[in-house]
Amino acid sequence: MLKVESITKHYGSKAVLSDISFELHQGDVAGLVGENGAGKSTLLNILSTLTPLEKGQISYHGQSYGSNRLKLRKQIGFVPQDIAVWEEFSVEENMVFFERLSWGKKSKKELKQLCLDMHLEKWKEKVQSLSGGMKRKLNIAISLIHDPEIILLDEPTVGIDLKSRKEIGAYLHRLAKKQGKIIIYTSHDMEEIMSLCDCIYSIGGDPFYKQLLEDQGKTVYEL
Ligand SMILES: Nc1ncnc2c1ncn2[C@@H]1O[C@H](COP(=O)(O)OP(=O)(O)OP(=O)(O)O)[C@@H](O)[C@H]1O
Repeated sequence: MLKVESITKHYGSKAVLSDISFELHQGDVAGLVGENGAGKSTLLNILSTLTPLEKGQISYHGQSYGSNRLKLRKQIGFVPQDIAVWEEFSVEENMVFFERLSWGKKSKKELKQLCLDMHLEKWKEKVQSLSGGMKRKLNIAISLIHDPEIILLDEPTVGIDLKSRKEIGAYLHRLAKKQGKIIIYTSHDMEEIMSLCDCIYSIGGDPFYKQLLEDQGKTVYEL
């Protein structure tokens, strides 16, 4: 279980997150929605351990982020909003490079399969010649190399075509349900959020998203 208790984050004197608490269990796919600047990326950055905790507690299976930060980091896969891949390298070289840096070990065949699971077939092509959507697929594949138990995705499918988006969504959903991963997903695409997520959290206090999703019969929890 991932337990978040009363976390708060300020940038200067401005509170971006105020007293946020929620719990997620193995197999949960959670959607995080809110307007631009609501604090979605800030929350994911904290959950990824990249941004230190200012106040409050986060624990995974009872182990606190405070004292187990490096150990827990190995259980986390993070797809940041900005694409972070080597443009000069091919898809294959990127996958091999990140596999060497990662904690999990995968054969080239498994790495290639991971790309195919993301519907990225251009194994030998240089990243600089790929489209934006293809780079995003590579970004997602890289985040999954070490078989993380918690997968955090910050608007991962921007620019990805609808068919691939649906298939990647279905793949992530299967990962959660069959392997007990915890997935937290941000998107401005409410159809994607509704079809992929079991539970939806609205952040930032603006009632727009909550109302919109509740009108579609979804339950939305406010953070
Ligand atoms: N490093 C930083 N220094 C100062 N302010 C920051 C920093 N990072 C984010 N902020 C501010 O914190 C607030 C929340 O930003 P964040 O990126 O978490 O929002 P978001 O919900 O992910 O937005 P978007 O939907 O546009 O991606 C914004 O007002 C932003 O300007």
